[in-house]
Amino acid sequence: MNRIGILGGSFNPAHKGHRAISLAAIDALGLDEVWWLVSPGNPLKEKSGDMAPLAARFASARKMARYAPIRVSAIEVRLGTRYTVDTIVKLRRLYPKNRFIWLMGSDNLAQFDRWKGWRRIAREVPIAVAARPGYDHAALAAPAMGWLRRFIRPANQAMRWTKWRMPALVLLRFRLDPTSATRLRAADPAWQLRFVERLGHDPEPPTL
Ligand SMILES: Nc1ncnc2c1ncn2[C@@H]1O[C@H](COP(=O)(O)OP(=O)(O)OP(=O)(O)O)[C@@H](O)[C@H]1O
Ligand SMILES: O=C(O)c1ccc[n+]([C@@H]2O[C@H](COP(=O)([O-])O)[C@@H](O)[C@H]2O)c1
Repeated sequence: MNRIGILGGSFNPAHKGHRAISLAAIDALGLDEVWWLVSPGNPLKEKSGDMAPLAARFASARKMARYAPIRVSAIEVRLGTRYTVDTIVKLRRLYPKNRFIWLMGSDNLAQFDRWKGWRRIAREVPIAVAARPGYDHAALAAPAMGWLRRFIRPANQAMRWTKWRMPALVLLRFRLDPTSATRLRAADPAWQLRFVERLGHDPEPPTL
């Protein structure tokens, strides 16, 4: 049985915050690997005008994940899924011997109630939320917490997550990392050009 954390994201671009929470989650949850699922398109960011092409976001994720037990994948392209609930159902079917836990930052918990089938997601896999600077209050006051709160597990039992009955939610507080892709894009709007060269040599995302 492999214990896998899944961090879905736009990775527009990937940054050290993604790497930091993934490595910390590996320790706190006793994971064998974290899979970064580079999203073909976050359903809630469809109208955002500054989403780089998947290939550039994927290449940035590969670079940021280097030499760590982090597997970068664009499997949602192959699965034909955009919504996390559909991805998770398919991944569980495809990999019945793996145990999955969904990872996200506390900014995403704040808007989790807007995700398609979010209660179903919580019934399919445990959820681990990493604190993010500035989102403590929003996360605790999140509309989804009205329902999820009763399923919170103590962080000091996080290693036992494969034994938990679902729904199960654990709030993890790693060393806070203020990095955000929004800020990186503002500082370097042409970031994706740095990955064009690399893409020429490395065009096809490996599938899981
Ligand atoms: N610094 C961070 N600390 C904790 N979680 C983070 C951090 N950065 C990103 N995450 C989490 O990683 C996942 C993927 O994040 P994403 O690719 O959207 O990066 P982002 O920095 O939040 O991007 P953007 O600023 O464009 O919204 C999300 O669940 C997000 O909450
Ligand atoms: O399924 C949904 O309705 C849904 C709505 C918003 C975000 N998500 C997923 O949440 C993950 C984080 O997205 P992002 O853009 O905040 O990095 C990514 O895997 C998205 O596909 C999923």
